Amino acid sequence: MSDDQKPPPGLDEKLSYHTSGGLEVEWLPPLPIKYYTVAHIVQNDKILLGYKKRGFGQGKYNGFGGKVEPNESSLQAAIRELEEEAGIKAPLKHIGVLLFIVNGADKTFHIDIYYAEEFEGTITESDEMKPEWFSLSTNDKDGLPPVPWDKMWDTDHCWIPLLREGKPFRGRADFDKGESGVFIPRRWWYGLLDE
Ligand SMILES: Nc1ncnc2c1[nH]c(=O)n2[C@H]1C[C@H](O)[C@@H](COP(=O)(O)OP(=O)(O)OP(=O)(O)O)O1
Repeated sequence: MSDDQKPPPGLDEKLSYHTSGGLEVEWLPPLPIKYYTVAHIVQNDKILLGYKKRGFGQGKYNGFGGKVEPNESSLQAAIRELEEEAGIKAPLKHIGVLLFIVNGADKTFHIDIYYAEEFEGTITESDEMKPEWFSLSTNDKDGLPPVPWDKMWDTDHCWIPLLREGKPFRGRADFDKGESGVFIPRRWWYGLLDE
């Protein structure tokens, strides 16, 4: 197996290489893990994302999620955050894990990634997120805008398409923080979970 195909530190499951980048730099050293969630509604060729209005990742489009509180499971947190941030309930399925580290930060984000094809309730803007539908297709027939990759976390394009295909995955993405506060991808690796 070549170096780029070897899973990074922190990913211990049996994985088949999917994609990677930034091989010329080392992985960042390990940091204490904090647990987060992010949830997406994916229906045929469209995906519901939220424009983050405040807090970490402000100004980016992302799935709906946040910290897992001490009294809850990851799935309970994902369901709660989806309802708090988008006003809907959904039968979320776990599909991925992303280890996310920012150079100079004090923690590794362990992000459980969920998706659902159905939801109940009315999609509602919250004080944290403005929900919007985007097309995952290159040949959109519903008049939706394409997924705004340039306004998302930089390596999200590596795994968002796997949600539509229902392919379980694991990944790691290390970022540097530039002078103006922008997050610059440093090294990343994604693999498909062997089933
Ligand atoms: N790289 C990447 N891709 C996709 N999603 C994310 C990342 N990095 C991330 O941090 N995230 C996600 C994971 C979480 O859903 C949010 C960050 O959580 P945050 O909004 O800070 O947590 P809350 O619990 O909602 O925070 P407050 O309510 O305290 O503001 O981004």
